[in-house]
Amino acid sequence: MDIEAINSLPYEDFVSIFGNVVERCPIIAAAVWSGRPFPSGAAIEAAINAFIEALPESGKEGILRCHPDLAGKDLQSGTLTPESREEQGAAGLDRMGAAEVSRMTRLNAEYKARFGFPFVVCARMNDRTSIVEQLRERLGNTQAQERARGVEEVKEICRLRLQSLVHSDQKHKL
Ligand SMILES: NC(=O)N[C@H]1NC(=O)NC1=O
Repeated sequence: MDIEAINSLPYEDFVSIFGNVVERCPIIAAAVWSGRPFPSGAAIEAAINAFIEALPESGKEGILRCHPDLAGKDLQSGTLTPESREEQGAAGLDRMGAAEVSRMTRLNAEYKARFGFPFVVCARMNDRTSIVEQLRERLGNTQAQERARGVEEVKEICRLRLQSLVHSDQKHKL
């Protein structure tokens, strides 16, 4: 979809198309619609990032809490959003053996117990080995560091999701 077509969308359609660029947070698409017309896809991304940054810390944690675990229950039961399903599949998380799944489940649970929100990483920029490594490493951080890091990962996930929705005639996709 090109930027002109996007700018002419009524908010219902905008939310239905962009409502999951931040996982299970359609309120973000509903909010940034007010900022139309967008000069480019990059401007949509900037508006989303500004919205996220303006949230109180509890709001940022709330966004993290809307994310499904990597290789978690939703993947096993087929209840992931299509975007998350594709990302987790791209990182090979749907092809793990039982031992690997249970190690991941244990680390995810440990992370959640320590920080109060789930471990979030951009799966498309990783594979299952690097995800487990980062999970281990990041468990050693403080809560504030992890809140900030998780939000940066959400922005990266969002950037890639937007890229597959916004096309333009210009050289740069976004
Ligand atoms: N927990 C977590 O990081 N989940 C997300 N990461 C990603 O790339 N897609 C997701 O759903």
